Order: sequence, then structure tokens, then C-alpha cells
Amino acid sequence: MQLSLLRGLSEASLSFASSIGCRTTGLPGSTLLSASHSSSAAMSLLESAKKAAAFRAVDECVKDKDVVGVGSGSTVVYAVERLAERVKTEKLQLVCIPTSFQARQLIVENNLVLGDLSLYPSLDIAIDGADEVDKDFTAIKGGGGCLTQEKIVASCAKRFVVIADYTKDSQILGEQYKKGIPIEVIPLAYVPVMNKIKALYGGNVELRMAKMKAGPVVTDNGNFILDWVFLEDKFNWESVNTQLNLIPGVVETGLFVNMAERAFFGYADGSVKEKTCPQK
Ligand SMILES: O=C[C@H](O)[C@H](O)[C@H](O)COP(=O)(O)O
Repeated sequence: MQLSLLRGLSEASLSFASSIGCRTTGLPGSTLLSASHSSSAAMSLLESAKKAAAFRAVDECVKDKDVVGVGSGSTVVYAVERLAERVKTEKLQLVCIPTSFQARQLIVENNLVLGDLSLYPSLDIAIDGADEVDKDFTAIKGGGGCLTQEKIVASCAKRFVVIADYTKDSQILGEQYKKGIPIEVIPLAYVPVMNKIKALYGGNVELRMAKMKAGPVVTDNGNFILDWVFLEDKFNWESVNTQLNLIPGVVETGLFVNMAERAFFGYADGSVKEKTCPQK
């Protein structure tokens, strides 16, 4: 099946499922069933793509005795699964450094050896997901709110490898990921920071609100997340990242510039597109 067709199927099914979620009464049961089937089919296509990328990256990039940074998000779940399989079957000796509460749980639940940056300040490799990666290997991260610890851990690794499904592979940022750049901020500063970002770069900045809690999303570090939806597509992301980090109250941005060395993009048929950053 052509990739564009797969993507179309995935998006159409998800959007249809979400639209009927608001008005389920009055629809015949068979319609609901088929909508739910096509939605789960689309989901499983994406999950297959994530798994393919994660397994390939772990197989190609992790070796015995490595200290491994473990990223956050849904794709990393498969990377941890593969790390655990390799530890069991190949008797690899690994130490895993988490980038979030979720990553820590994954490491512990999969019986991997848990470390931290005070004991292991220098990592061999960090493996993490991304919300989007552009042609220059600049990545948007933080869709799940975990960007700061992820960036710290990645910055301590000799090699930073991104794993993602094919929908994250873009020419320019914003091409496919429309939610903007996540920016972690100290809570008391969120309004001034929002205003300063808008004054500097325009666009729209929103405080990310929680779904199952009243009020904003609170990060693993006790901070808030702003999502900056930018309007232009010609930004120098290195400079933007530096300027944003200079705003008092900004903890870190979800712009990962000049960090990734390789990216593995998985497809639903199990194939994987590997890219290596020419600057690395
Ligand atoms: O905050 C979340 C992290 O940056 C994730 O790595 C990123 O959002 C990608 O997540 P997923 O693998 O679920 O697409």
C-alpha cells in the first residue's frame, strides 16, 4: 500500500472516530463498530511503525556495557521492550538513565538497571522519540511534556538517536506537527514569558491545559508548558532556541538543535528509513 494512502487512512479514521465520539447516539451499532475498527486499524499501523523504528535503533546502536539514556513518549516504550529483550537473550550489561517519571517506570518495570546522572554523567547513547524532525535534524520535542530532562540527558550522551514513525519526518518544522514548540516555564512567569515570545516572534502562545485535571499541565519538574504556534517557516532555529532560553522564567525549549546524530523513521509495513546527520 502506498505510504500516502496509509497516512490518509490513518488520519481519516482517527478524525472520523473523534468526530463520532461527540455524537454517538443515533448512529447504528454497525457504523460505530466499523468506525472503531478503522480507528484501531489506523492506530495499529502507527504503532507498527513506531515499533519498527525503535527495534531497529536499539539493534543497530546499543552495545554491551553501554550507559543508555531512555527518552519518553509512546515510541520509547518499544525501545525499552527491545532493550529488555536484548538484555535477556544476549546478556547485555546496560545501565539506563531515565528522562522522565514515565521512563523511570519503564526501566524498572522491564527489570533494566536504573542509573542517574549523578552516578553516570557521561552516557554512550540516548534514544528518544520526537514530535517532528526537519531536514537539518532539528527536532521538536515535548509533546508529552518531558522536554527538559530529555534535553539534559541527550546533552550528556556521545550519541543522540531519534526514533519515530514516518509522520514525524518533515522538510521543515511545522509541516506536520501543528501544535507548536513546547516551552517549559517557571509557573509564576508564564504570562510575561508568553508576552515576550509573541513580541519577539509573533504567532500564538498557549498555556497547555491538563485533560484529566483542572488547570494547567504540570511537568515532572513542577513547571508549566507553553506551546508556541509559530507562523513563519523560515526561522533560524538555533538562534530562536538561544533567544527563548534567555527569557527569564524559561526553563528549556523543545527545540533540539544540532543534537541528533541519527534518526530512524518506521513505516507500518515494518520498513525503516534511516537518516544520518551530515554535520555529525
Ligand atoms: O514530551 C514528550 C517527548 O518529547 C516525546 O519523546 C515526544 O513527544 C514524542 O512522543 P511519541 O513517541 O509519543 O510520539
